[in-house]
Amino acid sequence: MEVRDVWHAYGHREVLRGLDFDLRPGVLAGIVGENGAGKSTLLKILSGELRPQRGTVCHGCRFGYCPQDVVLNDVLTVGQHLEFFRVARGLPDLRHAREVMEALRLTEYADERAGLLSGGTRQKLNLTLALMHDPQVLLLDEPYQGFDWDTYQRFWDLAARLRGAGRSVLVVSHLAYDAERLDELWRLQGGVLHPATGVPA
Ligand SMILES: Nc1ncnc2c1ncn2[C@@H]1O[C@H](COP(=O)(O)OP(=O)(O)OP(=O)(O)O)[C@@H](O)[C@H]1O
Repeated sequence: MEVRDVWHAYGHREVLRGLDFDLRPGVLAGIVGENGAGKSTLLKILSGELRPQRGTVCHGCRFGYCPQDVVLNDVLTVGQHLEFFRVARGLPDLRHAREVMEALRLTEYADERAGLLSGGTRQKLNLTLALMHDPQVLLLDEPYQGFDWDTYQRFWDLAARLRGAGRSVLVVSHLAYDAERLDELWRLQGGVLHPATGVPA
């Protein structure tokens, strides 16, 4: 993924100011920044949900986007969500989704309605839906919000496994306690990215 000279403003509020970024295959990268720094705006632009006012984003491959806000239908079960997205994505089966569910310990909730799940379990489903088509580039906005410690560790194990399989993983968060797990860490500040170290934003 190649991001060049991306600018974006909401009215007079300039959020991104000529941002450049490369995400190479097999790299686990993190972007941190204070609340309101523009992290979600950047991910929306990278995923194509938002068009930048200037600049380009090139990714000639399949990507998965896990947005910060969980978008689920409360009356559908976990299994029904998977089937809905399987058909929408034209996947022959749920093989990869099952691997992700197993890794995150979501399998036992297959028959639960999304509206009855805890916040962390809803986030596991959100993440599974973003990863179920085995994307080459993963764009994850605060992917571990609501996770307990064990699930948090499992998330990082999964991210490392995907990186090992040659996937590019971008994790965006206001926390960067786990810098040692990342190949690259960037801080979004003043609308551009700066190399960062593992301290809280
Ligand atoms: N749709 C919008 N209309 C107007 N302003 C917006 C909109 N979306 C975001 N903003 C503003 O743009 C700035 C960046 O927001 P963004 O959500 O990208 O930041 P963030 O780094 O993801 O924050 P957080 O860590 O709180 O999620 C903030 O000042 C926010 O209020």
